[in-house]
Amino acid sequence: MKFQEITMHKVSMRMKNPFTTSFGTEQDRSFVVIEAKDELGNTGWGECVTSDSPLYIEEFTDGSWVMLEQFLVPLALQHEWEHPDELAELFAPFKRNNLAKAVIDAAAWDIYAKRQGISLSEAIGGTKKEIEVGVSLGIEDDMEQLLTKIKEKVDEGYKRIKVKIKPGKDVEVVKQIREHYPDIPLMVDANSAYTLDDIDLLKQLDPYNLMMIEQPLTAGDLIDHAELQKHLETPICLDESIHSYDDARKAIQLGSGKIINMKVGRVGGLSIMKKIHDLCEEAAIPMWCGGMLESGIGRAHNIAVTSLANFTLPGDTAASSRYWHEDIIEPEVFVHNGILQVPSDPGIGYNVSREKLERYTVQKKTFKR
Ligand SMILES: O=C(O)CCC(=O)C1=CC=C[C@@H](O)[C@@H]1C(=O)O
Ligand SMILES: [Mg+2]
Repeated sequence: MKFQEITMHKVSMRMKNPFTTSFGTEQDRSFVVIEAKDELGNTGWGECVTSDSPLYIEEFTDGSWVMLEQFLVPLALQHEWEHPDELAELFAPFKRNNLAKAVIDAAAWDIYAKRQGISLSEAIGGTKKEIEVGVSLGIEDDMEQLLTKIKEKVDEGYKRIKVKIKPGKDVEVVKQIREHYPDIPLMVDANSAYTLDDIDLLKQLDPYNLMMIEQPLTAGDLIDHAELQKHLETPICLDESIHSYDDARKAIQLGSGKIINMKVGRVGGLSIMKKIHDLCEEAAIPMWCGGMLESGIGRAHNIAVTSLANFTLPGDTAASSRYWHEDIIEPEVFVHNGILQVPSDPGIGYNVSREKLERYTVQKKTFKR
């Protein structure tokens, strides 16, 4: 198998609403879409899940464009491969840049599945035909506004509600949500906004029966997370801390958390995701698939990922309409009562709308073998 041609599209889309976390607010999203063709004319798609600024992670859209343009795409075009796992090995000498590596891996897996006439879910070993979906809500200035959004999402049937927290917008916010919704599956995500000095504060979340607290401390800090977990009843879920199989292995060994939020981009692709999945399954660490405010292309990959057996908790893969006035795939991703059907068509199982992709593309470059 080989890539015959790879086109990089820099796509720029505006979300319906701004999304605020402890590290900032985002509404306009630019990201790189990879369109790869094999020697038989099959097309594989991937979405590089960067943001415009390196706030969640060190990678950012223009940086990843350069990484792809100068290193990863030319290298991928030089090689032949039997299985997409080989791309992770090919890219391994380059340090980090996982989001950029993962987008080529994503397109390779899509092609690999299409060549066999099977869905991406089946190709990566997924077994579920439908998946449960949760929704992630940003920080709001106004509590009433947050409660209104929660009501809307609960009424739509989403299977869990995640709210972002930061210092000053934490215990009181959770308390008020619980006053209105004592029983909904609820979790919080701090995006690294706290330190071990906040143990007493974070302990105040324990009475509220949260499913988990996501990434309370700094990304690299597995040791401090392990210390914090000893003091908390609420399970810690790791997001920004997990960039590799070894990170997951060490986190499990140290007891840095009890749950892992898998973002395929963050770990460098589906091949590495699968290894971490199997490790977590063996260690009885439940997982769920995190979102990166993706367009439908990245969302389609996340749906396939969530179909793996150890993704036992609802993920962030909400409907296209939660983010976009119009998505770039057809059909868009629909969620009914918090449930999403895993597509059975070959590859990612959604069509990329050429017309819409062109409309949102601001830069484009094609490489041939
Ligand atoms: O709905 C989604 O796609 C998930 C949104 C979300 O929570 C996140 C998106 C991007 C970066 C982070 O803020 C983040 C997260 O930490 O999980
Ligand atoms: Mg997170």
